[in-house]
Amino acid sequence: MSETRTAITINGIVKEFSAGSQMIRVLHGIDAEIRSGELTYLVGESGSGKTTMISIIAGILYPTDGSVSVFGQDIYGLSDNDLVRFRLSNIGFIFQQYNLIPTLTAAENASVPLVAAGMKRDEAVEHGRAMLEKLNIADQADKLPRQLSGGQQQRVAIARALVHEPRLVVCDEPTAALDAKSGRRVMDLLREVALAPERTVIIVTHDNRIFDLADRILVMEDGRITHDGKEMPDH
Ligand SMILES: Nc1ncnc2c1ncn2[C@@H]1O[C@H](COP(=O)(O)OP(=O)(O)OP(=O)(O)O)[C@@H](O)[C@H]1O
Repeated sequence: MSETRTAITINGIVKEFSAGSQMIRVLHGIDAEIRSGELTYLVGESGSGKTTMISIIAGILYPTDGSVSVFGQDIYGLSDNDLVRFRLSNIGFIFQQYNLIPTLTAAENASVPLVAAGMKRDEAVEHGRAMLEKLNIADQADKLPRQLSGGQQQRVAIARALVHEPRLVVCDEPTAALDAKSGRRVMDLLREVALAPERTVIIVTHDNRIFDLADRILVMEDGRITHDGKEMPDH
């Protein structure tokens, strides 16, 4: 086990959404610390608040109350522009939907974060290609998303999330569309990234085929964390 240290501190996070004239409270004052160098899972039933929680951790959804510190930076204390810059250089996302750009090839899609950060296009695409190779789909590099299967598109999305070597990688159901073998391969790669001492990986998943790979499992129920341990709770 590599060295771990606190990477993210979550304090009193409350999230409410408006539904007509009512406010619905989806997160009820969550406190947690997430460490780098280990793979943290966030699991729980549909509607328990997992996607809302990781969106707040990743700086893409403002909380109603509370604070999130990522690598010592109070992210919701930043101006909008600074928060975008912080996300671009520190955070990689893997969403349930792949959100690939339909007119770009797989290698070009994988290189988007590097181009956004100012790297020359050709160089960025070469890095994108190398990441696709690690995910075993180098042979698909010049295809458009619509020419790829769902599982292949997911691997392109994963390559895009990892290509700029972000310190925080946030994944929402990364293996849902993959067969068992591809799912393992993706998880092995994420685990390799997570176990670098300075990296942090948080995965939202229902996939019990991969529970054994977690270093830490946080269980959410109705907008609260109800379990925090190495294993899933006994039923
Ligand atoms: N933009 C929104 N407006 C209103 N309610 C929302 C919004 N986003 C989420 N919710 C509600 O918040 C609750 C938690 O949703 P969330 O997507 O975080 O759950 P989840 O645990 O990720 O579920 P799943 O596993 O199905 O993705 C749900 O009741 C959902 O309907």
